[in-house]
Amino acid sequence: MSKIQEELKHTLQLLKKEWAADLQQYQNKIQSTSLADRKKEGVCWYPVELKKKKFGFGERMIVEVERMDDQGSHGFQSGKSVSLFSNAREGKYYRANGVVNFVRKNIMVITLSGGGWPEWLHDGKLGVDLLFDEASYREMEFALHAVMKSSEGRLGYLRDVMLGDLVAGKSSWVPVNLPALNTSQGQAVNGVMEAQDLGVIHGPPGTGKTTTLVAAVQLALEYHDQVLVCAPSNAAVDLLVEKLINEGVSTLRIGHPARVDDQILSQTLDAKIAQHGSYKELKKLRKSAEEFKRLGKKYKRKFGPEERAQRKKLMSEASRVKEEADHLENYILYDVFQQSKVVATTLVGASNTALKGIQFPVVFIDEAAQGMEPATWIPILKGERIIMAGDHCQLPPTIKSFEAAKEGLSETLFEKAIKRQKEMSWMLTLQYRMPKMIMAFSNEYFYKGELEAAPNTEHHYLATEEPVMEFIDTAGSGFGEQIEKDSLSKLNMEEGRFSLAVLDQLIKRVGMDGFRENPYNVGIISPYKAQVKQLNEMVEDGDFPMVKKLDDLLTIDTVDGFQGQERDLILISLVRSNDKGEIGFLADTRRMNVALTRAKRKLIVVGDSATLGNHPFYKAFLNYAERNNIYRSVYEYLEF
Ligand SMILES: Nc1ncnc2c1ncn2[C@@H]1O[C@H](COP(=O)(O)OP(=O)(O)OP(=O)(O)O)[C@@H](O)[C@H]1O
Repeated sequence: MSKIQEELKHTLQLLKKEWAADLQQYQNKIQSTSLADRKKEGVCWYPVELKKKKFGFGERMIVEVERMDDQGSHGFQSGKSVSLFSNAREGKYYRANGVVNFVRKNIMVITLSGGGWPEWLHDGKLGVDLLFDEASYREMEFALHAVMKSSEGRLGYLRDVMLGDLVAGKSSWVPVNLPALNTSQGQAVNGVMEAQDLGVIHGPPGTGKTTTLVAAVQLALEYHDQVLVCAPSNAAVDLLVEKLINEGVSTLRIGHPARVDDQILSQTLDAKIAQHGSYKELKKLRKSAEEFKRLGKKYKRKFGPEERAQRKKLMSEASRVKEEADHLENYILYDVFQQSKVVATTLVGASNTALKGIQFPVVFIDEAAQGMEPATWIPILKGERIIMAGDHCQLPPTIKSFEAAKEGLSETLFEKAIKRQKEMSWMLTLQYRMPKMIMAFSNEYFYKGELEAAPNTEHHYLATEEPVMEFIDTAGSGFGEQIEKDSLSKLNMEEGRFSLAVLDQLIKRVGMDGFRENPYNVGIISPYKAQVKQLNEMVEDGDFPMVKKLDDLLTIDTVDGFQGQERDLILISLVRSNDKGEIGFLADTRRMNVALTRAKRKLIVVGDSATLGNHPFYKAFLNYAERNNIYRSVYEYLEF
């Protein structure tokens, strides 16, 4: 067996380990199938009350339910697969599957699958179960097998370029001048355009990876009718789609509408089908097919040969009209695809049936350093030429099996490709987001000082007298971390309250008008989900009136939720504060690199130096804060 085949076989084994570990974690939670236990494990809401039901885009059925009793934490999140059930039938459940649109406090909005409203929706007591998402693993496994099997042809060649020592090809591309881009961005775009097989753009935070990738997409579209654009997460795909649309590129977003950001919904396949000129006709045909079927099935007291013949006629008319509707739907689909220059989806979403049989001359993958190798192969199956962008010093893929990660699954195809095809990778070095003070720590620690701040960042501040960066040390304050009972996530109530008070004061100092006029948007980042939840609830409760007034400009989320994004003002609440110096997954420095590099005008980091200081990364950060006179102690804020 060749070295490449051995490597892929190993990756497949690791994927299976990861699959098993993920399933095991899920089963541990639902092991005892009793409702009470499932509720305790946070994988079931019961009972819930049906608050609303309506049709969304593409006639999708949307329900809003409210959890009636339990206030405990849970694993329901936007995009997860769920099953809505009713106990209306003695001893058994009626069920309908769906996908969560969003969850807020005790409210969950779900898009149901299937062709009609469940008949039992208003009967019995309703509940919602969290389901295990097996389909993604199946697609990854399928992709790996396809890559292993491919002997000749494009896929086999790309595999040998990415994993082997086949030299990646170059075309006779004549470099073009791209005035909107800087020199390193321009070189990267020309470089990946010259690449015949593989091109990689490596960009530290704020260097315009996404901006550069969008420019490359636009240039590629001058030579090709359509390209595929992907990213590992729905949020990253939505960000790309937004940028492409801003540049006037017609983009089709493939993916379940429940997993797509509201602002991007109009770009989804569902929405584009609904907006199509022939859609009304399609609806008419479907209705009429249903009507023929209904009449055909109608109960008749007398059922002789005449009725039988009439039923046959009605049923055959129903299938004729249905066939006509199917043809029309295929035409609409074809037309929607024809009119889109870019098709955008997540890595796993590239296996969507709507893309079956379609090959793309170029496949672009953004945030590629966050994609697990088996998932990254899925869109590559569909491509002639692959262009990736990412930063392996930012968020890695989420891997649940510690063993699989250690044995190699944490190494991405992006990293492998950079190492094995150095010639085909370009690094961006000029960043536009952060003033030097915010940039410098990350630059020293992760990028060997190769990153520079563009001149525009000199003017990045909230107000001239407002320092652009502060570390507020809570050591000695007694703000202790707690553990959320059900989820085992960490939170720190006092640190949360203190952080919001710091923001409240800051908004007062700079002035609400200052924030509104510009406008300056604000992000609060915490590595812990339980802290994010607490912070959201504290803001909603209204104890921090200035922060609450800025609600529309405020996002509170985990680090993962902020990857690829930026805000004018960022506050990071680090949470960990204990006597043992335990910092848990704060030790994942790549995650911290993302958090520390989101701010454009001001960054405030709140944490306990006594807990964090033993870890080399935080030790270096504390030194940096002291050296640059941005270190503050919580005691300076005692008036809060
Ligand atoms: N050539 C340029 N001239 C001016 N501004 C630019 C240029 N390139 C990018 N920017 C700006 O820099 C900021 C960061 O760009 P972008 O989000 O594309 O960076 P990124 O490398 O993808 O960031 P991250 O690593 O955080 O995902 C944006 O505000 C963007 O508009």
